Amino acid sequence: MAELEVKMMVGSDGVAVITISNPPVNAFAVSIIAWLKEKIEQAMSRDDVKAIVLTGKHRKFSGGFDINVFRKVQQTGKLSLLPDLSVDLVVNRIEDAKKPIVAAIEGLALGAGLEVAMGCHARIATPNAQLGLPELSLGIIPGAGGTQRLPRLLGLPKALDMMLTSKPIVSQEGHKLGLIDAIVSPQELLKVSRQWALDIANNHKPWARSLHLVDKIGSLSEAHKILTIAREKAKITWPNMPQHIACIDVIMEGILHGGYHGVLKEAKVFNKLVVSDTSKGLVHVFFAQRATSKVPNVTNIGLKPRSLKKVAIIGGGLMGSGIATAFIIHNIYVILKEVNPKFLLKGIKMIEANVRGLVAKRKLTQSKAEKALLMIKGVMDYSDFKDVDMVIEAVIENVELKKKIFNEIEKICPPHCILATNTSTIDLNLIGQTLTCQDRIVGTHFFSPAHVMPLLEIIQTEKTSPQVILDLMTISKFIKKVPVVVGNCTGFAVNRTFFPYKQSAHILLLLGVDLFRIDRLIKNFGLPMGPFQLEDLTGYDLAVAVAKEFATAFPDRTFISPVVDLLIKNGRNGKNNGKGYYVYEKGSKPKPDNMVLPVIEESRRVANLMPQGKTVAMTDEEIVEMVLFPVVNEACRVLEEKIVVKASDLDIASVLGMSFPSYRGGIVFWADVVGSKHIYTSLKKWSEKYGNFYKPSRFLEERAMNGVPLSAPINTGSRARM
Ligand SMILES: C[C@H](O)CC(=O)SCCNC(=O)CCNC(=O)[C@H](O)C(C)(C)COP(=O)(O)OP(=O)(O)OC[C@H]1O[C@@H](n2cnc3c(N)ncnc32)[C@H](O)[C@@H]1OP(=O)(O)O
Repeated sequence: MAELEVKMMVGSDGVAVITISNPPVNAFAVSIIAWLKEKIEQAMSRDDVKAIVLTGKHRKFSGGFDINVFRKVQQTGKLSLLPDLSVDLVVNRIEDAKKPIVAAIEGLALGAGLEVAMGCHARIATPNAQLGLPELSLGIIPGAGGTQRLPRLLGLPKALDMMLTSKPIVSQEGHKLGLIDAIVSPQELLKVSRQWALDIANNHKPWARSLHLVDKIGSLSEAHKILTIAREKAKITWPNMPQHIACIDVIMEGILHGGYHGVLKEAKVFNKLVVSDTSKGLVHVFFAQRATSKVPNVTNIGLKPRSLKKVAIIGGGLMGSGIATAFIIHNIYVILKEVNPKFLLKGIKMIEANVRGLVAKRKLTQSKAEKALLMIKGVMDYSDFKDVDMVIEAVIENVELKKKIFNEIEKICPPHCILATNTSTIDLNLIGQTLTCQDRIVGTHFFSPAHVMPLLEIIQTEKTSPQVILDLMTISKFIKKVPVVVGNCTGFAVNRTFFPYKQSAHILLLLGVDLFRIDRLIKNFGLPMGPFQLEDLTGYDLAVAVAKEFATAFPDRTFISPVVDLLIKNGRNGKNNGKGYYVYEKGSKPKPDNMVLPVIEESRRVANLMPQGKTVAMTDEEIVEMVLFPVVNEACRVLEEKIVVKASDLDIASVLGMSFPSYRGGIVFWADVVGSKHIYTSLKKWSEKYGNFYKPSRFLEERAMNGVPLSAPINTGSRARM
């Protein structure tokens, strides 16, 4: 069978099996939809066809509508590129067909995949097939009647939950809930589906048209109540996104006026949302995340990843124990080395607590947790390092100590072993200077807590071998991290890009802007918390240490604020001692602490930034821009220096490492939406008023002047191998 094809085979039993093929996930590309319509038409007109089975090749039903088409619609604004799935395909040709159609589902049916299947007259699935409507995660609502048929098949509460959270269920649950008619083995899937289709044709099984079902919807007042609660919750949980409320409204339309009206309204709302900024951002993030797997001269040179079965971690502190947890919960054997029994016990206890925490949050089953804890061995010397495939050193940020450790492990570990250092700032070349195995040295920057945060920065030097990078990318996907390969510089991609974030907030504070207002505005923008609350959370010691690193690396543009030193002098250590910008009491949310205001006043006097000692008046918009444009400015330098392979890598890194709102597409994507010219002129204006910290970078200036998007690739030369 060709790669992109819809094929029909009519058996002697009178069943036409229509198979779609569009690897890897059988997405409904425009041509697939056209051919599918054609095959259904042929099956309807052939006298020898009594019934139809619709299925997918490559052991998958379908991963949904082709998301590439959304990207084209968003780039061109041409809604006409979207084929009519809702009425023409799913209602007219499938649900209202004169011959029964059964969906034979293996592997997955997501988005339009499940929507087409719900239009069929029955659904047979293999065990553990993923069934879901994840469209809201793309900034749209389910199309092709999904918003109408899912509630009719499952009832409102479960259907709402699946749509609003974009989380799939497996076929066994679908069977219990009435979405799936039977579960069978992959070997039996077609046989059972054919017979089922014939049974419907012969009136031995019900000919169900799900758009017409009403029994699971309940009374109007019940539905109204459920949808009102869902609407209130959606406003709080997804405040900046339009698709959640839109989805609820469209469901309501169908309940009030019938499923078919719901389908028509759904199509209208869908077309409006698909060209919204939210959808543009989320579709960009979808592709950007997948594009991190493509690293020039690593993933395109025919290398095969080696399997890494045993990993040693040096240092059982917060990072080391988090990293160890990330490996053992995915069945990778870990040797944890510490310097004495006390530290080792502390590390092991932290790992146990991490694992228990995952069980409590239902992210891990009890039996998997027990298995995971058998995958760790604590040691105090290197004797178990002789057959490890990778070492990750995760001791404190001290170059001399790291150098000493690397000299030791180079001698003891096997010649294929990857030697990684987990650092957030230190130059890898310093660590590997005296070693002979520089091609095996690599940086891993896990984000804390390492067993939870999804990003892993993989830092390559000019000497790191492509095989080592490929192996690390592969194992990080195995432990469910998104690897972003970056170049070597202070702070690497994420911390480097975001180092001006808190500094700019401090400048605003010292210009007289209320700190809680700054935090509130940044939270409204979509970050989980503002810069001051973040500082409270990460700890002031870290803030001081990191500020020093950046002041040394980028003295021309580092702002040293007096605030943190004064807070520490006044007995405030942030969340650590329950008192920072906020007060922290057990069991309650952080509360703004007005007692901090005298310290802020003193800081303002020391810094003396306010013109004539007067507070600078600013709009909300200006405040957000003054915090975030310096970040964009640094992102431009990161792009120019080719610290990342491509701009979209920085978008993903900002979303997964800094929780930059995904619906804004990441830092560079957002900057392009705002426009480089506006960012440049604002920074220029501020640099004239408030100094070098805001001075626009050369890259930003050039792009703004020439009207070139910041995300456009750089054509000249290459850094390292990227
Ligand atoms: C009208 C309808 O209501 C609208 C819709 O149907 S919108 C689409 C709804 N469907 C989705 O959102 C599902 C999106 N896909 C996924 O979640 C995951 O890809 C998956 C669970 C299907 C498979 O995951 P996994 O095996 O890890 O593979 P993954 O790396 O994500 O994808 C493999 C490739 O398929 C592509 N792909 C996956 N789903 C796709 C889709 N729906 N359209 C186009 N390409 C798709 C990916 O971009 C990737 O391409 P690449 O190899 O060139 O980078």
